[in-house]
Amino acid sequence: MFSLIPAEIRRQSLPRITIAIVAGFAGAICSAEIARLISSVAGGHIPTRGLAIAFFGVCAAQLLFRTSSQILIMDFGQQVICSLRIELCRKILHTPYKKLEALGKPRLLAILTTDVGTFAQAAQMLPVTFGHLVLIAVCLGYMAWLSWQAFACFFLFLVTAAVIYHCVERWPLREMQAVRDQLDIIFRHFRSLLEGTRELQLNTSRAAYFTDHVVHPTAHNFRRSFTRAMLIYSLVANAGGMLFYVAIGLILLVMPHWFPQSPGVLVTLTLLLLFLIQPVSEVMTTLPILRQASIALTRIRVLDAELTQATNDDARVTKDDPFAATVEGAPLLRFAGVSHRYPGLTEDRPFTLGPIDLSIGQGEVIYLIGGNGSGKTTLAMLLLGLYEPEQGHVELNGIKVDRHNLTQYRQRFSAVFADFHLFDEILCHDQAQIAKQATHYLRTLELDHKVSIKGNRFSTTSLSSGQRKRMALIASYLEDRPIYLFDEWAADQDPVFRRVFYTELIPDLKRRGKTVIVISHDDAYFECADRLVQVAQGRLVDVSAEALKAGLYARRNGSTVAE
Ligand SMILES: Nc1ncnc2c1ncn2[C@@H]1O[C@H](COP(=O)(O)OP(=O)(O)OP(=O)(O)O)[C@@H](O)[C@H]1O
Repeated sequence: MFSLIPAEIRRQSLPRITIAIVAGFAGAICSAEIARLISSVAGGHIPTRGLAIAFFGVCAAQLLFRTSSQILIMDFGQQVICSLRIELCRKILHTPYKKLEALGKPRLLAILTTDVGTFAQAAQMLPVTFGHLVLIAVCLGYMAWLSWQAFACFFLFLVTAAVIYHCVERWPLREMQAVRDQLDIIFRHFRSLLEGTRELQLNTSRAAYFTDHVVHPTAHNFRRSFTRAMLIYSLVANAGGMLFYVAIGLILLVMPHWFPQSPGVLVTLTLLLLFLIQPVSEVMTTLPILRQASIALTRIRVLDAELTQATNDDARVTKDDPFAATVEGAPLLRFAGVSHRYPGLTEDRPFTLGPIDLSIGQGEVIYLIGGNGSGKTTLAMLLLGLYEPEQGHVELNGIKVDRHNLTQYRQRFSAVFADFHLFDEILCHDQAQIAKQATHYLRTLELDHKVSIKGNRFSTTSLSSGQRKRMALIASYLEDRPIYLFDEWAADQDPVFRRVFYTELIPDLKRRGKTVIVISHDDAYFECADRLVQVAQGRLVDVSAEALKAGLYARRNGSTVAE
């Protein structure tokens, strides 16, 4: 667990943790003192005024020490969880997109929500459990001081119980692991459920099949594993409680036959043992939760290690722009023998893009065209630096893109993906200035009657799909990057806006010196491109001849496609 806590937090928290531990022990000593005072009165000591004052004073001190210890530990636990959440968020953002795709959204979501949540739940119990453990330790110390024989007897009992517990726990632990595995599957199903609600509501027999044959078996397996695991844990907890009485019986009824104790010691021992029942049984009931937390923690650690391994630390943004010095005569972007392969182990013929040689000049408007599944989006991902080439390399301003400058390379681009995500917040610091520009773009894209800017948020993102795409375009405009990429942006726009997009918005970007790459199936507007680049089965083909044949290039004789 400690490897997940940043060194700075560990350093900062050390004094607080030390105080919490000391306060915890002080509170437990107060508890033991309360037991001692009660037993002294029960053992025949005359209750004096001084004794009463001491008793209530110790009660108040116990309250103070225990509460401060619990609050400090609770705060430490929450700080760890807070930093864990932020660190995971950061690491995900620094992990190559390809790796995230391989990890899969359901798995990532299950870890970010359930595992971190389980860990947080255990962290909430940490202060009370810690208090109990300290109390048990102090009471055992007091017991050893009162009678080493009683302590030895009790200690032997505790060790035996711990060994038995360790052996018995193997079985529920296996079930707990199974429970957690089922959770990943449940998350996958629920994702399908939420994204496919409309399809399922339209067809009751498909919906019934989904519920009965997809969700039900997983939910049922989850329930079975969970119940089995909890059965053992509750058996262990109750048997532990019962055995505790056996231990009391041994110490009070059997042990004195061999090691006689004074009546005063016996009374105090009785009180101590009765006093221990509650903390011991509460610690026992937290065991399954702590177990779940440890399984969750293992998952978080595995993910953390995978992300750390994949993270390209060298690629963090530095102040110096490595692409500032342009190599004389170099195009803005150049692909040299770039290829990319999807690991399609389950496919008969895994898709391979490339090798691709392509140059794009500053201020050019390029249309990427081609059939479904030909590789346009894959090429776009390589252009954006979200996929790294397996072979060949990419150059920006004549400078080779590598792991050290990849992040700065990506900062040149703004994209609206076909499956874009619309943030409802303006994600930048200079919000006043950006809000002014956003209001202007809302008017330009005829969304001002629907959406306004409220603080740093768009008033709504509940819009039609075409309107949401326009909002995504505004978010992209606001980034004001030198290179724009639009993946089938116009696909769900009405004819009027489709025309506005191809004949006004893109030329306007070009006029502003931007380079624009458009993935498009709108052959009616192919003539608006400076250049057409066709992708077919992962390769660039000489489109000029093809397009000329189709009559699309009639007015653009002699245009080149790709190098
Ligand atoms: N994550 C992935 N894993 C494995 N194969 C993939 C993945 N994404 C795409 N592919 C494969 O790569 C090929 C090219 O996909 P890509 O999305 O680049 O096509 P596209 O030209 O953009 O298609 P469309 O016009 O339908 O959007 C497809 O045949 C698909 O099977």
